[in-house]
Amino acid sequence: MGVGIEVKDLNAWYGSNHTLQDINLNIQPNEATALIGPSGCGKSTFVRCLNRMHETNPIAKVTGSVRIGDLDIYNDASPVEVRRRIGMVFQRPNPFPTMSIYDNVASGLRLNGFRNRRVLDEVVERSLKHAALWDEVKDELKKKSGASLSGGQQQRLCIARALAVDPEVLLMDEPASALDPVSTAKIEDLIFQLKSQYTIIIVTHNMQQAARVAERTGFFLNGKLVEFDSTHKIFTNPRDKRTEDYITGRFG
Ligand SMILES: Nc1ncnc2c1ncn2[C@@H]1O[C@H](COP(=O)(O)OP(=O)(O)OP(=O)(O)O)[C@@H](O)[C@H]1O
Repeated sequence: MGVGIEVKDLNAWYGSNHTLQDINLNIQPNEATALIGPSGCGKSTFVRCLNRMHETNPIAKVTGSVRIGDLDIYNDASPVEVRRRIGMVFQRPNPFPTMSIYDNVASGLRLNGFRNRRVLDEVVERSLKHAALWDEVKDELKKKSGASLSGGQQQRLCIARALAVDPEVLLMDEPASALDPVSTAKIEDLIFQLKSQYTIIIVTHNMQQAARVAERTGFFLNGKLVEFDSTHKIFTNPRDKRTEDYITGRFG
């Protein structure tokens, strides 16, 4: 099941660049939350703080607290544990190119020491079904490489790979921006289905996409969270003039 996320006084830096400033928000379990805002406003940095990827950059720093369910991710858990519970999918599909479809999906489990063939077979099948890719690849699981799939299939493979280790949260950083409209629609359908089991955060430049898939939306500007509310409210009657200017296309 998905879990809620509570972010308190989150600040992040790259060197002296104070990239995120005093971010506070609560993300609801089993919903999709969209993050929008102009290029460079800090959306990707924010999601990278949620699975402790930000700190992998040597010049990066982060302060504040993030609770994912019961877990205080900066105090109670190792980065490895955090990244198991919080899966991530990136803008460009990044399957391991030389691995088969099967091995791509099984890779996280194998890293965690799982070797039992029957268990791996089950998890691979279930994950590919959840990612709506099973029917397209089931006959060539071990013959075809991840890289031989289409871009949209590769992205669903990356989603299956993320789901295989049984996360509670799925972070998606512009997951459809490199895809054609048909593949984009498949990813959006998938987000709808996945919400029942996972909490989803999606960074998107596409405001129609935010409106279609997300219950709540946050608008970032210059490292600050300007407004966070139901998606309907953000797109029909935002509280802040800057949100209104952005969603009506006056800047960004
Ligand atoms: N690896 C990095 N090293 C140094 N500065 C970085 C790095 N990544 C991002 N930044 C800076 O942090 C700020 C926020 O960038 P971030 O990528 O989080 O924004 P974004 O809203 O996701 O942008 P986009 O929509 O273009 O992806 C920008 O000023 C950017 O230049």
